[in-house]
Amino acid sequence: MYELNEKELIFVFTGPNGAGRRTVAQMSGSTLGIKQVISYTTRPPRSSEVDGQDYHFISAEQFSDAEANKAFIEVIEFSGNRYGIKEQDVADMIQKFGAVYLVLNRHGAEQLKSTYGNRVVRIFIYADRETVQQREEARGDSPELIERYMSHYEEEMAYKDACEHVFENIDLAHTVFDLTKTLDDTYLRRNLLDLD
Ligand SMILES: Nc1nc2c(ncn2[C@@H]2O[C@H](COP(=O)(O)OP(=O)(O)O)[C@@H](O)[C@H]2O)c(=O)[nH]1
Ligand SMILES: Nc1ncnc2c1ncn2[C@@H]1O[C@H](COP(=O)(O)OP(=O)(O)O)[C@@H](O)[C@H]1O
Repeated sequence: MYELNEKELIFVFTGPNGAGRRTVAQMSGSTLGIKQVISYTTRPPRSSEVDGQDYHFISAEQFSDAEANKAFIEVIEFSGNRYGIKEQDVADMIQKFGAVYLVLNRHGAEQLKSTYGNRVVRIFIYADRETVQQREEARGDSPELIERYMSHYEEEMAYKDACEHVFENIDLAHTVFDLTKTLDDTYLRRNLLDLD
C-alpha cells in the first residue's frame, strides 16, 4: 500500500444520501484546490451525469475483472449496483495534488479510515429526514430510489459521532463557508478565507 506522508490528506464526505455531500464537497473543493477521487460504478449514468466526472461508469464485467485484479480498496453493492474506489487512483491523485476528497457512504468511509488511519478526515454532512427527502425529489430521483435511500437514513445518521467534523447543511452558502474555513484553518492553511 502507498504510505501517505504528513501533508497528504484524504477528506471523506459522508452522511445520508441527499444531504448535499457532493454539492458542498465540489464547492469547497474547488475553492481549496482539492480534487475528487472518482468511484467506479456499474449503475447507469443519470441524464445530467458525465463519465469520469461524476463516476467512472463501467460494465459489470469490467468491474469484476478489476476486482479480480485486486484494484479496489473497497467494494459495496447498493440497490443492485456495485461501487468501488481504486487504490491506484488514490495514490496517483495524492502524489499529484497532496490532498484529495471522496464522497462515500459510511462503509466506504470506515474502510478508508482503517486503510489510511489519521490521514483520513471524515466530514459528516446531514439534514433532517424531511429536507433530505425533498432534495431527492427535487433532484428528480424516482419514488422507488427515494424509498431505498430513506431506508438507509438512520443507519447513515448513526455514523455522525464517529466523524472528525459534522455540518448540518441547511443554508448552502453558510455550510460551504463554514466547511471551507474549517478545512483551511485546521489542515490546509491556505488562508483563503482570511477576512481581516
Ligand atoms: N462505499 C462506497 N460508497 C460509494 C462509492 N461511490 C458512491 N458511494 C455511495 O453509495 C451511495 C449510492 O450511490 P448512488 O445511488 O449512485 O447515489 P449518488 O450519491 O447520488 O451517486 C451514495 O451514498 C454514494 O455516495 C464507493 O466507491 N464506495
Ligand atoms: N443547502 C442546500 N439547500 C438546498 N438544496 C441543496 C442544499 N445542498 C444541496 N442541495 C441540493 O440537494 C440535492 C442533493 O444534493 P447532493 O449533493 O446530490 O447530495 P448527496 O451527494 O449527499 O446525495 C441536489 O439537488 C443539491 O443541489
